[in-house]
Amino acid sequence: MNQNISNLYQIAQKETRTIIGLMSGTSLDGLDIALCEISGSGKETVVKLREFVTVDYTEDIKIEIRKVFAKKTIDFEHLILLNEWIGILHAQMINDSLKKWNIASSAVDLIASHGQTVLHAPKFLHRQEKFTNATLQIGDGDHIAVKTGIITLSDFRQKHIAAGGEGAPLAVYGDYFLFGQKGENRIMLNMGGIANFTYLPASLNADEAFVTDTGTGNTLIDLFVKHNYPEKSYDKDAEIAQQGTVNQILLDHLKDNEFFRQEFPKTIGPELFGYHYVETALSKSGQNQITVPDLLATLTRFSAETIAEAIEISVKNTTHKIQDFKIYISGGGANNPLLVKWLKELLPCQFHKSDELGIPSDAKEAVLFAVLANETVSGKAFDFGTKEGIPSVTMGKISFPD
Ligand SMILES: Nc1ncnc2c1ncn2[C@@H]1O[C@H](COP(=O)(O)OP(=O)(O)OP(=O)(O)O)[C@@H](O)[C@H]1O
Ligand SMILES: CC(=O)N[C@H]1[C@@H]2OC[C@@H](O2)[C@@H](O)[C@@H]1O[C@H](C)C(=O)O
Repeated sequence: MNQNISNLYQIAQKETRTIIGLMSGTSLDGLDIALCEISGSGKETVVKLREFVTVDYTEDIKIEIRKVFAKKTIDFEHLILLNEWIGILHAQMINDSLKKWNIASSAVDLIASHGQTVLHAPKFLHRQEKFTNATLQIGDGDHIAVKTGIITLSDFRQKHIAAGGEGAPLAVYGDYFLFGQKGENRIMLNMGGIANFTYLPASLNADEAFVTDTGTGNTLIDLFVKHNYPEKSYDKDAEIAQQGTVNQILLDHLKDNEFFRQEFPKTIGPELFGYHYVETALSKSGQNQITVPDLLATLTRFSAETIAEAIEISVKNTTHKIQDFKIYISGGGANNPLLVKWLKELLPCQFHKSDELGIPSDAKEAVLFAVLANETVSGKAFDFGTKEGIPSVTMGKISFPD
């Protein structure tokens, strides 16, 4: 038997596996690295987060990714160069982090790499009948396996699409296993570049669990902060937006998009919620002369209202009242005081940070990929029922170091 297969077989049988989960999201801020000890699988999964770090992307990395990020027309050669380069960079970031933590690569069983999403094209966006949902994450797993010497699972989203999904959100697979709690209706709301939430029913009935993107989280806020203040990358603590007033006319135009009228579940990315989206709303509403603080206040309100409305609509489809739900927030947007204040005003639920459930909010998505790899190696395709958007599959392609 090939030694790699034998190693994998042994890893699958271990009581506890050491798995590094990696996530680099739509905000392009850096690579999240979560070193996890994982035992069990499915609902019996137990995760202990041993180490976590976000390795910031340098300006050079951000510039290179932005050349292809969420763009329909790109330099094709640049894309394939980046596919290899990001894999090599991520491997270096893992090796450096392991060194800092004083952990040998031989002590790590698996790496679970999300890669860098460069384009997300659900059918709703590309609208080409003969083509299916599509998404692309780059940073090839073979490079990570060879450069770290650790078996690597990567490219998780393709199986989801192959089995009928849109390739996202995958959060439900981790949220249900780790945070489902009998007797408590939970909403796990992640506000990254794009916002999404998982509904975890108090019954723990997997058939009722649900996940969807809601629209923009921070992506438009970040974009217009960078555009107006080149030295800043985001509106820290909503300092600028808090000086502004929401422009209701512009807000109405921002909310008037087919995406918000589509049925749930749905997924989206910065391909829709980009510069052009806001420019169009500004010109259609005749509000081009808006001040920067008013624009940022309006974009923050846009995120808050679309998140709240998506949650309200989804809750109406359950047998529960919104007051019966606890919302656990995570992602960078959970640190935006204005966004959180407005959400609290719009949704009469109890709000908590997902940190209270034992996983730091910043680490949650990287941990999710470690859990997905654990399931692929040691669990099974978990059955979430027949509803759309959560196919019963295990995910990730396996790369051996040699
Ligand atoms: N103190 C803060 N005040 C306001 N906004 C903040 C603060 N801290 C973080 N953010 C926002 O959070 C963003 C980063 O969020 P996060 O790292 O969760 O996104 P991501 O994982 O890249 O996105 P996604 O989950 O969509 O892939 C920043 O770009 C910024 O907009
Ligand atoms: C295609 C893609 O990378 N989507 C991300 C993005 O960031 C947030 C939201 O849009 C979510 O759908 C997804 O990531 C999380 C980890 C998910 O799949 O659950």
